[in-house]
Amino acid sequence: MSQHRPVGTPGRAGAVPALPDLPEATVARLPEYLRALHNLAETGNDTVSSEELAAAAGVNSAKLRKDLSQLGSYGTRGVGYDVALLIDQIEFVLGLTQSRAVALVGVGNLGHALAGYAGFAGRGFRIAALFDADPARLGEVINGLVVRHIDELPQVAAEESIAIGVIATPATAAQSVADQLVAAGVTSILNFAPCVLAVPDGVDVRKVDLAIELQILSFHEHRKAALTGLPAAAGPAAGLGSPNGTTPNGTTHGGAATAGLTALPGGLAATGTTEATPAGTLRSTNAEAVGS
Ligand SMILES: NC(=O)c1ccc[n+]([C@@H]2O[C@H](COP(=O)([O-])OP(=O)(O)OC[C@H]3O[C@@H](n4cnc5c(N)ncnc54)[C@H](O)[C@@H]3O)[C@@H](O)[C@H]2O)c1
Repeated sequence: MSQHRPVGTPGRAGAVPALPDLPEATVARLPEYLRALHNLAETGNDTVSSEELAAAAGVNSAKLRKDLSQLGSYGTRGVGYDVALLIDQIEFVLGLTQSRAVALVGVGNLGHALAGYAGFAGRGFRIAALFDADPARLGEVINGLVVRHIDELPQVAAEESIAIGVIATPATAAQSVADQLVAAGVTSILNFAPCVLAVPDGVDVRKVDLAIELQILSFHEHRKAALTGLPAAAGPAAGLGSPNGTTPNGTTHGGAATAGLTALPGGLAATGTTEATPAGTLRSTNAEAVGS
């Protein structure tokens, strides 16, 4: 079977829809496939089976095949997927064929670390401008970029064609910064501040919150501790999830076996279930970037 039916390949406009309308959970998994494919390419692999790629990306192989079929990629029986072609196709669908300019607002502890990170360029992003409101921070040079006053945002956003804004300010300032980004024409925001942002239709917000990730892991720690306290008849592995399973929020389990029952305060019980579906993006709202 042919591997690649181009999905909206540039130059073939009209032959197929410009872009597939993918489920958000599929979109959230594509970067995982891409990362795994780049690693495979770097280690000299020209082709990869769906099982190998699924293992490298940490997802279930049936789900991977379904995801890639939605891009028009079915692999070749006995050969697998062409690594370079699949990279091209996923990068095209994710809009990574052009480097997107990113503005970072808030150059404090977190902002410094993000501004100094050299790894974004290789993933399709260029930090093009740094902004802060603290006069003491203005003029500092990080990775060749000068920290500018936030008031310069509209002018710089136009000059640099800023596509994405990253907010690394305290939560108290985040809404006003989001408003300024939107007013400057930015329609995608990555928010590190622990708050919900109100944005107009057409603006996508994703939120990264390490505390939430830790709280989710805390839940699993709590649950594992509760399970070890169950009677032996319940089985030592009960409730720890499927082999190498992933919860709906993207947590990967190394445990074995089946669904189980966990005692909760008040006599409630929870049944364990697992599925490899990272959380999706909510449009025009504040999606958690959990598991993506
Ligand atoms: N998502 C995470 O995992 C994570 C981890 C750590 C921190 N945080 C969050 O990231 C944010 C930054 O944390 P931090 O430790 O770097 O804080 P910080 O105080 O060191 O830095 C915040 C920076 O924002 C600037 N700022 C404040 N108001 C501004 C405005 N209106 N316009 C432009 N710049 C403004 C400040 O001058 C400062 O330089 C906080 O909201 C924090 O809760 C998130």
